[in-house]
Amino acid sequence: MNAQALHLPEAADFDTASIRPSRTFEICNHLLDDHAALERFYSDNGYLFFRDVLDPRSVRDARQAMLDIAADEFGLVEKGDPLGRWTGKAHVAWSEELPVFAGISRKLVEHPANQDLLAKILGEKACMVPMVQYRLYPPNGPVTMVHQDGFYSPGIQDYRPLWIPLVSCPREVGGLTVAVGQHRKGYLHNVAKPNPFPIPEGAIEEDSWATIAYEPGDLLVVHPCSPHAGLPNTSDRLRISFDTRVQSAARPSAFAATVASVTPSSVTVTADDPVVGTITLSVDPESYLRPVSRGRREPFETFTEYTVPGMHLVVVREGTRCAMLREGSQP
Ligand SMILES: O=C(O)CCC(=O)C(=O)O
Ligand SMILES: [Fe+2]
Repeated sequence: MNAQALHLPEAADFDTASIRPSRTFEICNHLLDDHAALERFYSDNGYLFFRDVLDPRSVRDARQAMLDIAADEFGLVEKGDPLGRWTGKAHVAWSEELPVFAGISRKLVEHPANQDLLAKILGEKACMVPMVQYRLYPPNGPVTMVHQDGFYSPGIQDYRPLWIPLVSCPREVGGLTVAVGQHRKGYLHNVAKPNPFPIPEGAIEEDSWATIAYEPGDLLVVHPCSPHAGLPNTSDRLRISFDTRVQSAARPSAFAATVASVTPSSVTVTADDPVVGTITLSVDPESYLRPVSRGRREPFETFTEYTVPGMHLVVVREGTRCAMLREGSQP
């Protein structure tokens, strides 16, 4: 996994429910036209928060698509209820990447006005990392445990994780909380514990947690090393959001691809993007192999048994090396 992570076999796990955000995000809209200042804020604080910056129609369309799925697929809301009030029906675990969501995030991220915004944030033209989690979180459901995105996604270069609320999220609806400034501590996941390698108690300063009352149109950019977590939803409505990442469009290191062939130490894939084309990458014991299920790392030794031609995966390359193979997502 990651060499810089913690190794504390005796430590107690961090309790996400103990987080009490005491800080509010600073609004960074004024930094959009000063890239150096924006980068400085991001590297000092480990987040960027922008108020009401996404194209309103693109946000409305994404919200409507997710509300329709919440009603039609999961029965979580009544069809047509614009407030997204919860019906009381339990949600299906591991639904965040189901094919029914495909296209919703791509449409928003690739909207021309949003592309202009993301280019300002990244400092160059942005493209999607094809990994998205679509969240329809009913009241009192489990919250996302505290984690650092970069720990689980080795090899992706210079990407920006994006968290996008599609409904109003005042504090009672929950939303994301970020431990400000704590990204400078490196990876805090405890590799002495089994997957998902929970961050230990005491690793994050208690008074570093920040959040805000989110509104649709807002955009939160998280640093890949920033600890963050979901806050509990104690309202009567769904918390509807999705999270994805953007990277350099000129040098994408993460892309969707179909497996063409495998050997015990290499994989040949054909990327969806013709610019990347068909390439062969070396696979080694450090490659983060989770092609079957995104939640499970597979052993290197049996690579050719579970990696099957025809699989549609997310591939992360580091030069000619495969840094990660991951179960396909639904951008
Ligand atoms: O929405 C959540 O609860 C978690 C989101 C998250 O982990 C992320 O955006 O990276
Ligand atoms: Fe995350």
